[in-house]
Amino acid sequence: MRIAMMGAGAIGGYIGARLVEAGGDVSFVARGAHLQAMRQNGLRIKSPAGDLLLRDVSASDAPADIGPVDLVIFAVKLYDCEKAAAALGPLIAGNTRVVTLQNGIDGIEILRRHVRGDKVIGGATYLSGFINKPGEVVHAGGLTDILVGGHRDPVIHELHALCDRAIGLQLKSVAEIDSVLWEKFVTLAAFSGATSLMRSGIGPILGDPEARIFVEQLRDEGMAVAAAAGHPMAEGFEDRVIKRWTAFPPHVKSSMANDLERGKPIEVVWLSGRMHELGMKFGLATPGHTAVFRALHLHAAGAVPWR
Ligand SMILES: NC(=O)C1=CN([C@@H]2O[C@H](COP(=O)(O)OP(=O)(O)OC[C@H]3O[C@@H](n4cnc5c(N)ncnc54)[C@H](OP(=O)(O)O)[C@@H]3O)[C@@H](O)[C@H]2O)C=CC1
Ligand SMILES: CC(C)(CO)C(=O)C(=O)O
Repeated sequence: MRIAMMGAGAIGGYIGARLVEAGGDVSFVARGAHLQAMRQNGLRIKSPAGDLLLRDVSASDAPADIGPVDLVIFAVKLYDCEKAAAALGPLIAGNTRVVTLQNGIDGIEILRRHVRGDKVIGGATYLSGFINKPGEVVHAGGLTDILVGGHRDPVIHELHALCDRAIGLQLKSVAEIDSVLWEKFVTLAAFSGATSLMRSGIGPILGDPEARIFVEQLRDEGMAVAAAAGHPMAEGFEDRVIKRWTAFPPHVKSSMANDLERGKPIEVVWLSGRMHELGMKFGLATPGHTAVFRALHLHAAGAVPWR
């Protein structure tokens, strides 16, 4: 099976590297300094599950250099989604599947504007990481779950077999992905809103009585929005979220907080911003998410200088 990772960052770089390590035929679509470093020195992974250096990486910024594949794993930030989706053409053949592991609830719809609908499969991952410097991806540790739709799809079946041979990739395919995506959306919007606004890992937030009230408020607002949208959280969700958050090492913060720290654009419009927008639509007050959205909106396109 030929696989292309669209985006070789925290998620695409990490998962792709683990798949190569397991014997997979993986090419990376990357760009800029990260691509240059990958070509010169390889792709380096730092991970509590074991470091890895892939010296000879198949990587290009032109999907046509890679050509048609069986599977595209789509892992670019939501602000890059439309452009990256529009560039997928050369990777797509008759039976190609495109699995998006993006956060939020918008990725599938954006992809379907560019790729035939039945080829697009939703997914979510609780892996955590960031690009530390060009050519180097850090996996922060904690959860390793990757949940994807396409339960009976032969391409997903093959991906499953490859992940089973790989280190630290717990892939599970489900018949119904929407509830998985909404659960991740509610979980992550609270985690990203709190860790970004408070500039802290999740451990200290849960340990501080006032900070904890705020992250739980974000979670509860998300639950109300999801229920109004027709995607109520399943029984036991509140406890499951706390378990997930405490499964990360305490210093771990969201990908949005990592981007904020590095002065990069952030996904706030699709996370707390989307909660705020849906709250308005359904007549639900979301004071926590609205505050996160409005406060961080200033930095949505990248850092604003202090002076
Ligand atoms: N990081 C995490 O812990 C998690 C992230 N996610 C989600 O996964 C998605 C991907 O996030 P993440 O892996 O962190 O993102 P990263 O920013 O780490 O990596 C994305 C990479 O894709 C590159 N890229 C964007 N557009 C293109 C393009 N058209 N051609 C080639 N390369 C391109 C970016 O380049 P450049 O560097 O130049 O911008 C970047 O190197 C997001 O939706 C995120 O919310 C989900 C779970 C956890
Ligand atoms: C929190 C995490 C790592 C998984 O829940 C995530 O999705 C993110 O940081 O974007």
